[in-house]
Amino acid sequence: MRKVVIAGNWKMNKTLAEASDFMDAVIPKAPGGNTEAIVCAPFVHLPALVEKAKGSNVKVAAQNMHFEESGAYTGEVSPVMLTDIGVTHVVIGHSERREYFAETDESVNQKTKAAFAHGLTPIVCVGETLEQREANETMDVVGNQVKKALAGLSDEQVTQTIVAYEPIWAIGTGKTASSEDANEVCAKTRKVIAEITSQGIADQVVIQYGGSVKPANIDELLAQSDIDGALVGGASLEPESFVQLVEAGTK
Ligand SMILES: O=C(CO)COP(=O)(O)O
Repeated sequence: MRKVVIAGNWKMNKTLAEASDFMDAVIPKAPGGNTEAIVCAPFVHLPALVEKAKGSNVKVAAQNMHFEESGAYTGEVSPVMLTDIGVTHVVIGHSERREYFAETDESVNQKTKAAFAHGLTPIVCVGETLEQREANETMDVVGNQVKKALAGLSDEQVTQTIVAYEPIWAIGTGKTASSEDANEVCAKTRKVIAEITSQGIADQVVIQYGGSVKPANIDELLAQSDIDGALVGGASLEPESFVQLVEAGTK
């Protein structure tokens, strides 16, 4: 059975009490097996959530980090700090960070390398704008982002990278790419990874789709040949909905 990774990206939501309640509700129901459940939480909640998740089937991720280990970077959090408290995954290059916080393909690559240097698994986000899609530039944009993000990684590191394809026009809009369209980009993304490594390596990479994923469309998305999971925003905020998404991975 293939590995499925369902990650809930809470973005800038939830108080500590709400985050704790969520974990209390989800942990007993997280199925494990072939499906990995990851909660991507705001920095301030990470220590408490890691503590709660110990011994469970839920992993805890940061939504960003700096690539340096330490230094004069006011307001930033380093990979050393994340591993020190037991965080295992980190989201890198989310389109909201690229758009509002000046993340570039270069910083995404630096952060991806830094994640591996510190034993963190990166969830690297890529995706095109509506304008780019309408201009038929989707694969140029996504292929380029993937190549730049993975530049300089060993084959072993590439196999461990989780790539999240999130078309920007489908994020938080209720517009999901059709499963076939999403799969087409994910399949082509895998081809790009095969070109820079090998087919054998590319076949092992977990490629997620993200953008208005919800319990009502997860089955269809996961039934596609090249979609190995989902990175979910809005529908990951409620325990019931998140558990349904994770359970879909086990079907
Ligand atoms: O950006 C996303 C996850 O990282 C997708 O968000 P939505 O699921 O709310 O569209």
